[in-house]
Amino acid sequence: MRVVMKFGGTSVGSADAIRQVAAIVKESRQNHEVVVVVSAMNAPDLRTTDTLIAAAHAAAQGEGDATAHVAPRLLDLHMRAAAELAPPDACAALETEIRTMLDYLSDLSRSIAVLGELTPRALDLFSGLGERLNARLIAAALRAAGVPAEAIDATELIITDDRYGAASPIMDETTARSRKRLLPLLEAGVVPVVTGFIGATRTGVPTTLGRGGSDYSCSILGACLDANEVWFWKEVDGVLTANPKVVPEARSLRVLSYSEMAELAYYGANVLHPKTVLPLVQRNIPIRIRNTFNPSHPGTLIGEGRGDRTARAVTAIKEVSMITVGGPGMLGLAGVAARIFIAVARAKANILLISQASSEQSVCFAVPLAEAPAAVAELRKELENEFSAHDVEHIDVKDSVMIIAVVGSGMRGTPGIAGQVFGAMGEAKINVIAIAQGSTENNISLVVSAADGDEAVRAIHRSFAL
Ligand SMILES: Nc1ncnc2c1ncn2[C@@H]1O[C@H](COP(=O)(O)OP(=O)(O)O)[C@@H](O)[C@H]1O
Ligand SMILES: N[C@@H](CC(=O)OP(=O)(O)O)C(=O)O
Repeated sequence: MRVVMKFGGTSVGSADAIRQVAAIVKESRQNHEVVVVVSAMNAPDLRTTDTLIAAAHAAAQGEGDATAHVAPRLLDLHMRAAAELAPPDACAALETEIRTMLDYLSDLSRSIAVLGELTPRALDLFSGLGERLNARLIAAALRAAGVPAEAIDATELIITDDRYGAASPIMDETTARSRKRLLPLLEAGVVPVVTGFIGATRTGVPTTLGRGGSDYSCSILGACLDANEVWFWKEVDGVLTANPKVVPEARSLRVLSYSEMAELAYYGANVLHPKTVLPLVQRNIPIRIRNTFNPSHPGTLIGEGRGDRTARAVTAIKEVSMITVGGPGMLGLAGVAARIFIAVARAKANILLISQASSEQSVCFAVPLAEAPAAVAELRKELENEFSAHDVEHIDVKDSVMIIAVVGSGMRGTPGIAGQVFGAMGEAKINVIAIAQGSTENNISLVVSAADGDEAVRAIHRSFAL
């Protein structure tokens, strides 16, 4: 069986963790063809991607060489791990490669400081470096563990559009490139260790797929290589009924349907990047989510099918703003909803949830907190005439709210779910600001104040005995 497997930043955050990764790959390889996708190292005291992004912004603020403090720490992080995992000659070769890449970053940092401007294109060069460093380290660790392995930058494989920071793959070209480059390696018994998170445009300019995008890289490659299964190795025992950091008693779900996973990911269960499911569902490739640090646990299997319980899991999106547009003249004002949403789209704000009162006197919707100011500015411009005519009287913004979603495909057609959610909120004395049900009826989502968010998740988890 061919398996494309991804190890996230925490799963490769230290020499011990990487030793564990090498053991998993070595064992998997006995029965399967394996392609490995890796994220940047996420050590407890050094989160590589965050650090690189902060350095890029510091450069734009005019700090001559913003990598001066960062580069030695990154070199040290990777070389300390390497020293524990690989022989001295391999470490020396790795150090030369890492130094070259960090020198390039330092040159780039100086150029950004001179220009005083950080373009999304330059930011992608910075933010994607951690994966490049780490793929080389992991490949060296695998070789030292007796597994033939080769580090490969996904800029060679994943061809994307030029939406820097949130690029999308061009699947036919990516398929051709990745098959041409990776299949001969698999045939030769070599494990390709591919950088997650990054790709490149047709003309070879590096891009990134969005924060947390290594999951997506893995599913893109899984689809392109016709993998039999795609595995995601995490620090948790699969997908749990809630974020264990909020609900410590959350339990692991043995199976989930693609649509349940897609909804959970969309509604903030950051166990998987929201775009991950799509390339795989189209080809019906099963997904497993497993624990790097507890590999004997079966984890979660995601595939076709319908859940048999009503609600499966509860999740939350933080840092959300709720925008309400209202006024007496909105009743029957033709096309106003369309104009509202087109204005929000112009502001490039992503609408997470919509709720409209049946009286049509107001429309409210939720967008990410950071995107709210631009959305409101566009709305004010769009509705200028309606404001003058007093058809629209207010655009209210409520910051510091959270969206809570209850997800489960068995909820479809099951009466009383919304009542149970409201009951749980009432019992916990939590005020519900808005409620919406997805058209798939796979979820019910509600908006509560951020201060109540974690308690709302716990109350729903208790109420549905998840
Ligand atoms: N419903 C959920 N099930 C499992 N993990 C969840 C859920 N919601 C949020 N999480 C969080 O997602 C994280 C996923 O694991 P992690 O190893 O950090 O992923 P990666 O490093 O690949 O991004 C966990 O730390 C966990 O706290
Ligand atoms: N390193 C990138 C990509 C990624 O997916 O990382 P992780 O697998 O650790 O979430 C980020 O932090 O966004």
